Amino acid sequence: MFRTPFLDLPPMAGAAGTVRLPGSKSISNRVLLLAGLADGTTRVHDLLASDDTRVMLDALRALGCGIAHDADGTLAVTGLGGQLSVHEARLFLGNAGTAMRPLAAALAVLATLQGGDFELSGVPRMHERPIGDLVDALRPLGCTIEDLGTPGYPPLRLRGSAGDRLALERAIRVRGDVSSQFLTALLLALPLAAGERDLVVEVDGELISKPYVEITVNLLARFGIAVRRDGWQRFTIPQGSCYRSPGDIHVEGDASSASYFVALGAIAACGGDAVRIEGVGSDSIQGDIRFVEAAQAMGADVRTGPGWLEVRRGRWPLAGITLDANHIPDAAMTLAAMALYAEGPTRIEGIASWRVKETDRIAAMAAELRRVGATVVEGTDFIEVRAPETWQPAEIRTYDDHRMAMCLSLAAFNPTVGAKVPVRILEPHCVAKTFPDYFEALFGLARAEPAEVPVITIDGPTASGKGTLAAEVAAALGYALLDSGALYRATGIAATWDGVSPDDETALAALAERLDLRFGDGADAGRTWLRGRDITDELRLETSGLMASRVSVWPAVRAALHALQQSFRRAPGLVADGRDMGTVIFPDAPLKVFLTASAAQRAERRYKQLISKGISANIDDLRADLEARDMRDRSRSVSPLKPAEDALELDNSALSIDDSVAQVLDWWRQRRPFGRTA
Ligand SMILES: Nc1ncnc2c1ncn2[C@@H]1O[C@H](COP(=O)(O)OP(=O)(O)OP(=O)(O)O)[C@@H](O)[C@H]1O
Ligand SMILES: Nc1ccn([C@@H]2O[C@H](COP(=O)(O)O)[C@@H](O)[C@H]2O)c(=O)n1
Repeated sequence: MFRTPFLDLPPMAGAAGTVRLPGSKSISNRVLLLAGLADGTTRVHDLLASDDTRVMLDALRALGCGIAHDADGTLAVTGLGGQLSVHEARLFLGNAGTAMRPLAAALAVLATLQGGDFELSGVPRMHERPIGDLVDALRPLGCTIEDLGTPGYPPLRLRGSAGDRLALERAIRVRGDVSSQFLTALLLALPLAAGERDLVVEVDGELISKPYVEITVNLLARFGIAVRRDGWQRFTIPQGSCYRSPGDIHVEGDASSASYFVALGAIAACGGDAVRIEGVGSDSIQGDIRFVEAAQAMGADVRTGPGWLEVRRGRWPLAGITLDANHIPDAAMTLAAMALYAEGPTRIEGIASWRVKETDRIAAMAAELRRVGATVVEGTDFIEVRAPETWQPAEIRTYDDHRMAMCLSLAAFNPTVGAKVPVRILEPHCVAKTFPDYFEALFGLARAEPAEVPVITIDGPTASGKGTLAAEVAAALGYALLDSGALYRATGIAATWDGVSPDDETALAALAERLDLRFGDGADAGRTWLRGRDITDELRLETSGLMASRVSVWPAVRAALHALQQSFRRAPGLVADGRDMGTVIFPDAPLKVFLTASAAQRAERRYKQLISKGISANIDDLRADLEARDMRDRSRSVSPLKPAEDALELDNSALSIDDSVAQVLDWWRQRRPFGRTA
């Protein structure tokens, strides 16, 4: 996941390949609650790992449920069997409506029947998201629910004494026209109280987001509760209902998350390419799968089967549509982003619920689409979007709303309509709510012209701090890192292993050509393997540096490593350090830094670096070695060490690492078209 304060998406022209979706948030949190209330252990496969499921898991753990992660990634939840074992808890539920609403209902019922005292709270935005309709349905049953803040909104306190009774003789009434989650919460919780009679829930007003209620009814059936449904106004939980664990349960991929990749295929998979989406398909129980119909109406060419979708560009440009999106409120946001590529206006109606989601999504979407140049009209329950006439490089606010970030990322595909502007997504980590690796997945499919992918080059003499600076700058921007010296060092190590002379240019070039080198990522970040052998420590030895300096003088070796170095240029961007990054490998880099420091400083830094690793060293020898290495690097015939003509020189002899990083990031900011926010 990108944890940077902002993420710059380069203009991207195409997309192709396969994405495996994370589990559905709606299914994951319903399954977790049902497993937590059921008797026995439920093994949950393909559960979504995200902020919203994390808070639900934390809550279940605090309530005494057993939670165990199996080695194969499966989660085993041992439920309470409908009996509270913990009677007091304070539960923090972040911004997860799918945790707050059903837990409020379940704990209100349990506290009343079995005694308890529970406080439910969340982030400030959660405290602005209504829950009054659910509270109003529960209070007449005898549940004691205190508003701890603004009446009708979390935080809430739920209390009861063991033996209190619930008034269940009459139908339980709940409003259905603000959020379907209130009905879902009641349906999930009320089987706890259905021992002696059928329980009837009646919906006041027109129920919105019906497909989400369908998921609820479907999953209740998997846990042994056969809810009878009369239309969408009346639901009956049969007498004697009790949650029975299905043993194993699989969470299908998130259909709302699929919408970004359906849109991506429709916008950018052309010329025989396709975007294949795995984890959700024609057999989905999620309502948002019907987003596919809306995307098709706009022009997407979609094929589907059980557990998969395949999307290509069909009609182009896309066609604007008018749609009542009440049935797909979350995925409908993606239509607003598709509208950037449509002929004529796209009007999405029936979306009043957007106003009470993670943020006011109508206002947020209108504001951010306007930033890229779209014309937007908004009303209380609709939004109308027209594609930009002129695209603007935009800095997109995300309002701590994962869907804002994912939808607006699609604006970076503007080269498909002849523009070429980057898009900056602020606070990109908000995608952690449902799709922590969304941007990695997007970059895995997206294609950008190499020239559009920004590169920052950092060249300079030995031990000037290039590697340190490059790594910090890359981390701050979320860019990839190329330590080009490592390629020459690895070539030198391979030569030593194979007994190849550092003077045998042809044999060295052949080694460099088929260098079997792997750089670790994730938990293995910072480790390097050559021919499957871990050379992380060997790579940093001074002997490896000297060997690299000898093999790197050969033109054939440099030529053999040229394409490999260029292949590191991938979205969202690259920071490359070495000797000829700015002069030879990335001559079009938009920012080139030439980093220097006095020889005395460099020798002292290298000395301290080696000593801190427990390697003994002599400072005078080190200085002599690095000066010899610099001399060889500066005087070789090909790609000598020298500043590019357009490089900015930075002498960091008297600067701290942080100062150097700040200077480079400041230069970078000045070259970006976004202003100075980040
Ligand atoms: N501005 C700085 N101030 C103080 N120490 C620094 C500074 N920059 C880097 N260093 C330290 O100097 C040492 C050498 O830095 P680094 O390994 O990044 O240099 P390099 O130029 O990449 O070397 P090489 O050319 O051998 O790969 C490290 O221990 C690093 O922490
Ligand atoms: N672009 C580059 C990078 C490195 N070299 C040579 O490799 C030696 C080791 O490099 P480090 O940055 O890892 O110290 C270096 O002394 C150069 O001779 C190169 O030629 N071009």
